[in-house]
Amino acid sequence: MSDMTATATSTPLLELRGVSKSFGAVQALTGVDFDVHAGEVVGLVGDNGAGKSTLVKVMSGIHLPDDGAYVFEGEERRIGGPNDPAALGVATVYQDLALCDNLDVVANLFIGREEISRGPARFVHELDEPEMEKRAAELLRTFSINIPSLRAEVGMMSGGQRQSIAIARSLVGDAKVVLLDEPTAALGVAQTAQVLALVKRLREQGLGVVVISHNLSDIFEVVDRIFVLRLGTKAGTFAVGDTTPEEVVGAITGGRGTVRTQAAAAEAQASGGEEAAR
Ligand SMILES: Nc1ncnc2c1ncn2[C@@H]1O[C@H](COP(=O)(O)OP(=O)(O)OP(=O)(O)O)[C@@H](O)[C@H]1O
Repeated sequence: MSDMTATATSTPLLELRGVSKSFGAVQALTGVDFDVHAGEVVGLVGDNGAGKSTLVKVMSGIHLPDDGAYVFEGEERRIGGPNDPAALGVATVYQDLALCDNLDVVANLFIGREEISRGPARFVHELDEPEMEKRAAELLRTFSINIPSLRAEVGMMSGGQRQSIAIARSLVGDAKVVLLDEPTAALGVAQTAQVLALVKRLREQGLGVVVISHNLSDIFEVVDRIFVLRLGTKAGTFAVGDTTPEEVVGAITGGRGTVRTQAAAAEAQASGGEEAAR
């Protein structure tokens, strides 16, 4: 791990301290400490119901924790809803993408934050299409996102291109931290590679990235550090260079052997040892 020293010594971009959250009788998170640094990709893994989505929703301000602190760039912040993390530069890309299929790439990138230019009459405001198109092109160039045409409808595009556009949209507002919920779910091999390459470019640009994934091979390919949640508590954090899929699966299951990840299954198949993945 090349940047673990920097990670260990620098102030995290985003830090949660002692976060707890319950839904009625369900204790989804209990005293969770989490952090992500600039230029770092953290993989958030855990069994179904472990609390991953809840933790990400605390980071994005959708869920307000019952207890704990939200610290951004070393300062504790008051979070009252999703606008507060967004204003700090914490952007979320959800699994369902929420793109508008009948709109083109530029329109999708700027939805809800259209550039306005003053028209000739004092009170006439127009969408500044040339400016949006220019910024869209710059953004896609910066992150090497290949889209056939900025004016093509996104409904016509591949899953990988759509996911890339959804990620690019989160970057329009000067994001510092990007939260990705299962960015490669439902993608084929080539499209997954395209999205993982984009995640690496986010890191190169100095963003902090949090990726939820059930796919350990994707996680091992792209992240610097793996954060394991089990039953709403932190079960461990592992530098990818210093751990193995077996160790991570062990942390996910707590040795109970109930999780069978794709990576572990593939590895077990390759070695002929079915039990290794259990
Ligand atoms: N809005 C909610 N209302 C009630 N219970 C909830 C709510 N959101 C999550 N939970 C519960 O909190 C626990 C953690 O759920 P969460 O969705 O965070 O897990 P997860 O690790 O993301 O799971 P998965 O991998 O299945 O998506 C679960 O027991 C879940 O049923």
